[in-house]
Formats: sequence, structure tokens, C-alpha cells
Amino acid sequence: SGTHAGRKEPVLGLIWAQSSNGVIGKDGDLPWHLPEDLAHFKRTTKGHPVIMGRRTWDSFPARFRPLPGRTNIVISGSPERREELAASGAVAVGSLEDALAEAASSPGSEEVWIIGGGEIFRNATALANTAVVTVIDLETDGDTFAPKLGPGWTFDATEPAEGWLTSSNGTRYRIALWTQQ
Ligand SMILES: CCc1nc(N)nc(N)c1OCCCOc1ncccc1N1CCC(C(F)(F)F)CC1
Repeated sequence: SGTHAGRKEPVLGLIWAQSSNGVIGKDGDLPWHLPEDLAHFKRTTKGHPVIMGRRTWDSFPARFRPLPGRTNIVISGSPERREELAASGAVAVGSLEDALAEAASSPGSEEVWIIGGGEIFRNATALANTAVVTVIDLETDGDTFAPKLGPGWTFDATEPAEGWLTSSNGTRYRIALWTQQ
């Protein structure tokens, strides 16, 4: 995406959108509508491999699957599901380790983006070196939550530095960048 191209080592990034109380999902969907975040998500991940869990793949409206212009790597423990996923345009693997190996040999692998969901994020926070978090100024309930970034993570910046951006639909949000050496 260029945002991180200045980095030396390859970017292994986590990208998610969350409410102010840490919700990232509810009943397999996003509990908000934020077009500017969709644009940010597409712009950041375009041209790079994306890694996701099977539930996140299932949460996409079918018209978005597979995300165009990037290798869609989906983690599923079920061999049957892996066959179905491969038939629908994903690269299906059985573990995060296999997903990272697949991503490393995919186009645009100087940046690899882990895009969800909660379980995958939790397993990846120890391995990733970048987190790009859309924080939405909204308290909402949900069933899936953002991971805690451990002590190795440093808060770098938000865009905008102060305050919030306001979406076309009035929702306020900002984008926070964290890194881990
Ligand atoms: C965008 C939501 C989003 N934001 C940031 N910043 N980081 C993410 N990791 C992320 O979650 C992507 C996977 C989950 O995504 C969806 N989950 C439920 C319903 C719809 C979706 N979307 C709709 C838009 C579509 C498009 F390709 F247009 F972006 C992708 C799938």
C-alpha cells in the first residue's frame, strides 16, 4: 500500500476496525456501516496477500469473495471446507503458520495483511510487526473483540493526530498505527 513501503523488513500487518469499546463483529457481520473504512481497507490491502479465518471469509457478502487483486488465504481446520474454499477462489490452509508460508510466496508479499477475525488476530499479535486500527467513535455490543496488543507494541500515531474524522454518515472515526519490533 505504500504507507508502509518505507519499512526495511517485510510488513506483517494486522488490520481491523473496532468500536470504542473494542467490538469488531456481531453475528458474523460488522455492526456499523463506514464507507471510508471500506475504502481504507481496500486501499491498504490491495496488491498484497490477505490472511483470514474461515468465519471472516463467510462473513463477506459473496460478491466480495475473493477480494480482487490479492491472494485470499483462508485458514480452516476442516479438509472438506478447505476443498470448498479452494473451489471459490481462496487459497485454503490448515494453520496460521501455513498461511504465512503461503503469503510469503504470493505476489506483493513485502506486505502481508491479516484481516480477521478475533481468533486469528489473537494468535498473530506475537508475530506481527504492524497494526492499523480504525477506531470508531461508537459504543456497541458484539460477540467478537479486538485483540490486546502486548507489551512489545508501541503506539505510533493516529490519523488525524488530534480528534476524529467524520464519515459521510456522521460516524466519527480515526486510524491508529501501532508497531512491534
Ligand atoms: C471492511 C471491514 C474491515 N475494515 C478494516 N479496517 N479492517 C478489516 N480487517 C476489515 O474487515 C475485513 C474482513 C471482514 O469484512 C467484512 N465483514 C463483514 C461484512 C462485510 C465485510 N467486508 C465488506 C467490504 C469488503 C471490501 F472489499 F469492500 F472491503 C470486504 C468485506
